[in-house]
Order: sequence, then C-alpha cells, then structure tokens
Amino acid sequence: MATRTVQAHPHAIAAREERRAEALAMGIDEPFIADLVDRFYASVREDAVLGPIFNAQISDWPAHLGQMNRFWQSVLLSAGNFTGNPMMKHLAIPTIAQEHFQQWLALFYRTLHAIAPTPEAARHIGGKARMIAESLLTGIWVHRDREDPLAKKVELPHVSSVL
Ligand code: HEM
Repeated sequence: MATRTVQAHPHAIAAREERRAEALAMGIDEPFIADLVDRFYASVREDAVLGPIFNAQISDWPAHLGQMNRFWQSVLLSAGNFTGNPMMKHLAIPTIAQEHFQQWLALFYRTLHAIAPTPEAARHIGGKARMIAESLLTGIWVHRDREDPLAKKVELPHVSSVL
C-alpha cells in the first residue's frame, strides 16, 4: 500500500514561522527554554509541597527534562516535536489539587522573573503556563473528581503578580 505523507497547509506553516519569529524577537529561543526548564525543575525538586509528588512519580529526570524541553519548544516556538498526553498524565496523579497548581505557578513565575530576557517574554510565557494549568485543573475536576466545574472557583495566580 502506498504511504501518504500528511503535509501542513502553507498557511499553517507561515503561521508557525511567524509565532517562532515573534518568540525569537522576545529573546525566547532553545537555550533560554533549556535554562528555564533546568532552573524551574531544580526549584520544584527542592520544594516542600511539590518535591515529594514529582520525586515519587519521576524516576528518570533527564528523560523528563527532555520531554519538558520539547513541550515548551512546541508551545513557545511551534516546534511540533512534543508527543505526550499531559491531561492523562496529570489525571493519573491522585493527590494533585488547586493548591499544587498555585504553588507550581508561583515557582514558575519566580523562575521567569529571575531569568526572562524581558518582562514581555515573562508575560507571554507566564500567560501560556497559567492557561495550561487552568485547563489541567479543570480536567481534573471534571474527569477525576466528577465535580461540576461551574461550581468551582479557579484561584490561580497571574504572572503580573511577580512583574
Ligand atoms: C499541580 C502541579 C503539577 C504537578 C504536581 C505535576 C506533576 C507532573 C508529573 C509527576 C509528571 C510526570 C508524569 C509521568 O511521566 O508519569 C508531569 C508531566 C508533565 N507535566 Fe506536570 N505537573 C503539574 C503541573 C503542570 C503544568 C501547570 C504544566 C504545564 C504548564 C505541566 C506540564 C507537564 C507536561 C507537558 C508533562 C509531560 C506529559 C507527557 O509526557 O505526556 N505540568 N507533571
């Protein structure tokens, strides 16, 4: 049987290249992402609340950091090199709740504040992280906890709180 290569539409390629160019103009490139991931997960591992959860789930840290580099390259630079299923992975962590997402974001924003090339870059990346955190938390409420998300209140910090 003939194999068929699925090709991205030229407009989609142009949009991807534009997003990458915009990020690069803000100073967001692969070395910056690698530094962000390294520092953030170093602080996560030392954190009294989050450290034990991560250390219980992750046995191969270099593999996890590689996965997180590909994730952020895909989110920020449209690299398209991340394959994974974050929703399923987080649904499988029995203990995580809103307070953990609050602490995760607080640490992430602190790292951004320390190393982001510009406040604009920090706002851009922090905004993406908060949006993803909110969607993971809502997924946990609906699919794991069987809660009505309309009856729950999202109380996650915004990156503007540290800028
Ligand atoms: C409550 C806060 C969080 C905790 C405790 C947590 C914990 C974890 C753990 C333990 C894993 C590894 C799962 C495994 O390989 O089995 C993981 C994977 C991952 N996390 Fe989180 N996480 C949190 C929030 C977030 C947020 C806010 C994001 C994104 C902004 C994120 C993005 C990811 C991604 C992309 C993966 C890889 C998923 C995959 O390989 O399919 N996490 N997380």
